[in-house]
Amino acid sequence: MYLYGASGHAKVIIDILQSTGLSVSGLFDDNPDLKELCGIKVLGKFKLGQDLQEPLIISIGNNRIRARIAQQLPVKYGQAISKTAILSPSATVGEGTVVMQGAILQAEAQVGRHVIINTGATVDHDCLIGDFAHVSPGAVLCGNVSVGEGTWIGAGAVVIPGVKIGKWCQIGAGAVVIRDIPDNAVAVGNPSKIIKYC
Ligand SMILES: CC(=O)SCCNC(=O)CCNC(=O)[C@H](O)C(C)(C)COP(=O)(O)OP(=O)(O)OC[C@H]1O[C@@H](n2cnc3c(N)ncnc32)[C@H](O)[C@@H]1OP(=O)(O)O
Repeated sequence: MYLYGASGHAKVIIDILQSTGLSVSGLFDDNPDLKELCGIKVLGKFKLGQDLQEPLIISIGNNRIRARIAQQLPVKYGQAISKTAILSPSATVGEGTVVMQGAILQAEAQVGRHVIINTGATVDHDCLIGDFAHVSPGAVLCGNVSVGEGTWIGAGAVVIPGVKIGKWCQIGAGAVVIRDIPDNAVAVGNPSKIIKYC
């Protein structure tokens, strides 16, 4: 596996891949000063058209940057799923997606491409998680929640059953979301209120 982005997020992905017996052959990063991360060689900037022998994961936490890179790079994408995550046999996970330690995906949860399901997050039955979303550590999505493309759910947020959150939203850490949220909204607090649009 190759990674794109020598970030803190990449460190966690390296741990997940190595603990599942997969090796990381190298990291691409635009910063010419970076030479290695967690003992993995930094290979420099990814060149368009470069032929990769192994799949790639974009190891960048920012959803918009991850989306932009994925749209530019027609390569084969891998997944990193921690062996301590619990996935229902009926849950689905798209390419490029990372499911971190202690995360839970319940029955018929559908997780899109290049998503981050972070440490200890729970995604309950029938949830739909759009491409490029991020469910931060400890967030709880109850049953039948839908999260739009590129939306960021903050750490420890709770979304009650059936709520629909639009595209490219930001839900604050610790928020309790009890009503649908429109595209591009930033919502915080308990019960969550929209404070602005991004
Ligand atoms: C492994 C990892 O680390 S994964 C990363 C996990 N990271 C997170 O969960 C962080 C989630 N991010 C947040 O909660 C952020 O505060 C955001 C995205 C909601 C808002 O960020 P910004 O747009 O920079 O908002 P800003 O800091 O200017 O705050 C705007 C207002 O909202 C309030 N606010 C911001 N975040 C929250 C929150 N989580 N809960 C309650 N109020 C909040 C601020 O106090 C401020 O109020 P004021 O105008 O009355 O002073």
